[in-house]
Amino acid sequence: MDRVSLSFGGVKALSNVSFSVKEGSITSVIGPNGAGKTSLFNSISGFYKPSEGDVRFLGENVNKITAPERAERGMARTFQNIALFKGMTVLDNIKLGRHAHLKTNVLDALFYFGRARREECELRREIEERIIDFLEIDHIRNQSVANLSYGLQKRVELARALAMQPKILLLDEPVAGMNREETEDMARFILDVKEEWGVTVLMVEHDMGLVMDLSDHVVCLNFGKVITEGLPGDVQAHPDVISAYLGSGDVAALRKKFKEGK
Ligand SMILES: Nc1ncnc2c1ncn2[C@@H]1O[C@H](COP(=O)(O)OP(=O)(O)OP(=O)(O)O)[C@@H](O)[C@H]1O
Repeated sequence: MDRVSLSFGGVKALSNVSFSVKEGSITSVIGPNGAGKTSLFNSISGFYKPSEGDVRFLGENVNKITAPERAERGMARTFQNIALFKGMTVLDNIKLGRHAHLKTNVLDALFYFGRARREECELRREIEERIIDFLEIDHIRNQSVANLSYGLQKRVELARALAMQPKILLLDEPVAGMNREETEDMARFILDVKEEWGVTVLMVEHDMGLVMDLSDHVVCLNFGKVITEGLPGDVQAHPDVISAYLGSGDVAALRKKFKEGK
């Protein structure tokens, strides 16, 4: 993100936002409600078009590239509110993930047959199986998504995003609404996505425990601006971050309160 700004009428949702996500890292974006996190995600994935600044992906300026084309280039995302096809099975939802890579051009389709096509189908099947195995959802593969618990639905959403074989995975509040056990499972999967699958992760998350445990780098937004970024511990202890969250400039008093457990 290079000096990105985005406005809705008079509201400046993002104001001169710049930061980078290092390849192979987990980077988290934090900030109080209304700070601009969703606007930022939508600007990165191409749902919103910033009024100023550049979004670059793998060295390429993607400002003029549509959301589906960005997905094709390797950006996958999950949503704050689960966006699955509830009437379909787990497996069918995962299969939809590969849609980003299907050949849609008529000429491509005409010449795309025989051995090459069979080989790709086989490869796709292997990837789907690997994802199902990795996310431990084999037992529910033929179940309708609507019948699953919230935690499992979030896992299926992650599976579908992985089926796109992304280079970067954008996770919008991956553990919102989850119980402790579901959160711990998801934390393990996110870490493995980075370590075993080599996928770069950018997430927006309110659960500070998760952010602190998983992130290599944290960016804090408030009122559409980056107020600080850096290592998780440093960002968490930053006075501007504490006051942004608690709406008070009296950091010494707040620290005392935390210590006393009030
Ligand atoms: N579609 C929209 N139309 C008008 N204003 C919007 C729109 N989307 C966001 N905003 C405004 O832009 C600002 C940033 O909102 P945004 O949803 O990006 O924040 P957020 O950090 O994701 O908040 P939350 O944590 O509550 O999801 C807010 O003032 C919000 O009211």
